[in-house]
Amino acid sequence: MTLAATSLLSTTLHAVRPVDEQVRIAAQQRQAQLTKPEGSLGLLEAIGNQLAAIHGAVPAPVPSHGVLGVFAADHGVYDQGITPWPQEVTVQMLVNICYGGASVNALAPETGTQVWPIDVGVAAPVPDAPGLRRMRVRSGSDDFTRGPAMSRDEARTGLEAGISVAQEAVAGGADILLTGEVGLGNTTVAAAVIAAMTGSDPAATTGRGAGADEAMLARKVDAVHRAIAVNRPDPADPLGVLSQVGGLDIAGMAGLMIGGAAAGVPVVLDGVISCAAALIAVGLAPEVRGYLFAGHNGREPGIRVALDALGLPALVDLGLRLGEGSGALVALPIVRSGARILKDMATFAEAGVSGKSA
Ligand SMILES: Cc1cc2ncn([C@H]3O[C@H](COP(=O)(O)O)[C@@H](O)[C@H]3O)c2cc1C
Ligand SMILES: O=C(O)c1cccnc1
Repeated sequence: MTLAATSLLSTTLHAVRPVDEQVRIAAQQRQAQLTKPEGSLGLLEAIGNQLAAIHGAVPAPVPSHGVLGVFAADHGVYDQGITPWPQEVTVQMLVNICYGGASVNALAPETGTQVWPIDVGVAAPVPDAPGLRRMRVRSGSDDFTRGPAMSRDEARTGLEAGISVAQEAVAGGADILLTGEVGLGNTTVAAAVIAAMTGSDPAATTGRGAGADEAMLARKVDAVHRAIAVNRPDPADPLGVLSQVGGLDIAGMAGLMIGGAAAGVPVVLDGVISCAAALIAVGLAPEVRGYLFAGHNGREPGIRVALDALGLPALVDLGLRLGEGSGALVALPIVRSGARILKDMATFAEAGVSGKSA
């Protein structure tokens, strides 16, 4: 990989420390002393142990200041007829989020999470709106069925936009970050990134997104095949994959993950577009994986393919197929529950509860 030695991306990638495996073992040992049969709280125990390994101490504090970064971008592959919605919905939904009318605005108060809407690569002008962050790298990407979606430099700048958002959030007190996006056509882009990074068949990574019918699904799969045939992405070069068959929403989310990990802060993933971004982030710095929680498994088949490759269990499965960060937001209380178990339960000795007799 050729990155300027002093770029924000390269310094942040180098700053990511592996989570502390000794602390994870100490957390496991504490779980065994708490007043429950060992392992009886399943994934909640693993979550608490993971948070402790991230934090570097047992127990970890309960994450209570969340920031959801919603990265908005448009995609040149839109022209291939791969979504039933007009492209202007990207701007309209971004503005809707700014004014508080989207799914994420309805869900965020449940955990007191802040929603940060970010234009990282929308095609059309975006009117002024409350809370909008303007970080546009370029106005939409190129059609990746004809050549690369963007240059490597633009992909790096998109990653750095996400890193900056993570840094600003953490400096403002965020102790957990969540990923989200809007961008019409981005389930096709995610399918291409997941196919490129995992070597999977595009038919296994491509889904119906925001409502494709059978014929449109076939066009999506065909577009992903052509993207890979034309660009020949190399999974050993994640920045190359991102620039060839990715998008700026994915770049921003991958940057948020890298920036969060470098700051020692956990990151909760949303749906298929977040999962594609996670493959890029972990491809660039494998240690990032230890900071990630897979919020949910939803309807898009690429989620399962990506999470299997990452080795991350999904926390919930509610049959969601929306994105924006909706799945990350509904998973956050579960992450917090895992932290509370390790922090707040009494041990057998403290509570005077007898241990196992056989
Ligand atoms: C009204 C509306 C709100 C959305 N919020 C998120 N998405 C989701 O659907 C889009 C991706 O699906 P596809 O690849 O099929 O275009 C993205 O904007 C994603 O965030 C929405 C889509 C629509 C139509
Ligand atoms: O899984 C997702 O995140 C998703 C599904 C459909 C449309 N947009 C996003």
